[in-house]
Amino acid sequence: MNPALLIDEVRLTPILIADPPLLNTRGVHQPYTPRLVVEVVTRGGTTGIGETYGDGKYLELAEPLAQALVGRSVSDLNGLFALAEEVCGDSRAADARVEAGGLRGVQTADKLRLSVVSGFEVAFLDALGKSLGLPVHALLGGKVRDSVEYSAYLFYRWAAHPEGGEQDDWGAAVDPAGVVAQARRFADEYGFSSFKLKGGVFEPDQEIAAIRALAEAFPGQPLRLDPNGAWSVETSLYVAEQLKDVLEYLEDPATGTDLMAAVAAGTDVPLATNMCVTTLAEVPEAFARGAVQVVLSDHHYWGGLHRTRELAAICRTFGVGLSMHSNTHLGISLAAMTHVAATVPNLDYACDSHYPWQTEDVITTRHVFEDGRLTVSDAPGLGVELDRERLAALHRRWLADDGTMRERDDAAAMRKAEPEWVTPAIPRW
Ligand SMILES: O=C([O-])C(=O)C[C@H](O)[C@@H](O)C(=O)[O-]
Ligand SMILES: [Mg+2]
Repeated sequence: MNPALLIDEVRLTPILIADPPLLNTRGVHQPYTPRLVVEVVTRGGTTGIGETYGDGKYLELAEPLAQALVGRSVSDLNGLFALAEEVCGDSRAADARVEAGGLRGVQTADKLRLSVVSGFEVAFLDALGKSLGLPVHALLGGKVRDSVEYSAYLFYRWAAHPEGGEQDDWGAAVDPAGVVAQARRFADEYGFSSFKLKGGVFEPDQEIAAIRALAEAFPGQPLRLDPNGAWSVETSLYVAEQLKDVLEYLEDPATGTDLMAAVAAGTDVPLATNMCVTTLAEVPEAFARGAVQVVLSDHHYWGGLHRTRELAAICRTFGVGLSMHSNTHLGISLAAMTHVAATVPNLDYACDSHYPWQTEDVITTRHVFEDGRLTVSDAPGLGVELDRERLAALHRRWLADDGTMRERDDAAAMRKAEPEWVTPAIPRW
């Protein structure tokens, strides 16, 4: 064992980052959203960084894990997962506490824990790569492409949050013309040539009109629509029929394997998911029933970069496509996403990323998309550096918060504009 790789210290820094008023079927994003930055310092003096969700339930699990890691090696990735099972509590006991649903599918205790461990796994890989002088993609077996393609992530949105927050200059997008204008700016400034619209916000016919307007403005370019499971089978089939000539895939039109299988049986439009299949336990039934044709990986809740590659192998085996999901994230995670995406031969689709919506970051040099792509870094580790002043400022914002922003709650944010709002029952349409 190389003593330089042993962990001397683990630092956890919860932060609040600005988030625009992006709409989804459950409500609207809050002005600030929590993230957790993980730093792992080795005896050799190297610091590895990672990033994951920052709500209280993740912090609760991250703290004991951080303490237990001192003296472990950053090369011991399998040990990290085993240790997390030991110190993050009894999974089955915790399962009773966790709710189902949300925008990212079921929420089991295992998935919560994997979401936490992913931030540590990335920090381990960053530290290991820096110590060995190797980029993270080399630690995953090596890149199979030099750049990774991303898709423009279009949202219906308001110009500003009702309760204030940081301002941006995107303006409102609440109709087809607004969506096309947003897409045009994504294409001009970032070079994206594939587009995903977050749906489930307006009546399905309005969202069909928005996709039609996009198809007219960007002929032949890949388009996706994702209502986060808000539709019935009937509505899903209606939308699929209306848009079958222009959709690359329809993402989670309905909720759960039964309904997704029923939709898949009635249309040739491929169905993608980051809600129906988000754990290994959900794979066998969904694949056997043909409920999904594309799975969206996400190294956060699938449990890190190595496990993302395991998911890719499973998809490859069953002839199911692979794409990548994104939740509000910063440049550390985007670096990790790009490294792992670069190593997966069957990542057949442009990856999602919220990054253009995030005006704040904790890295010294922001990622720059060119022609909708990010170049894969060959620098040691992730290839990004922590900006400690920014990190400290965003942590001060977290400390100053009275607790309202520390837990993501899109329905609570919506109530600032519509006091009677409750999370809509599914199916909404
Ligand atoms: O289904 C998806 O693609 C997501 O869950 C991505 C994000 O969480 C998105 O829906 C959001 O942030 O509103
Ligand atoms: Mg989705």
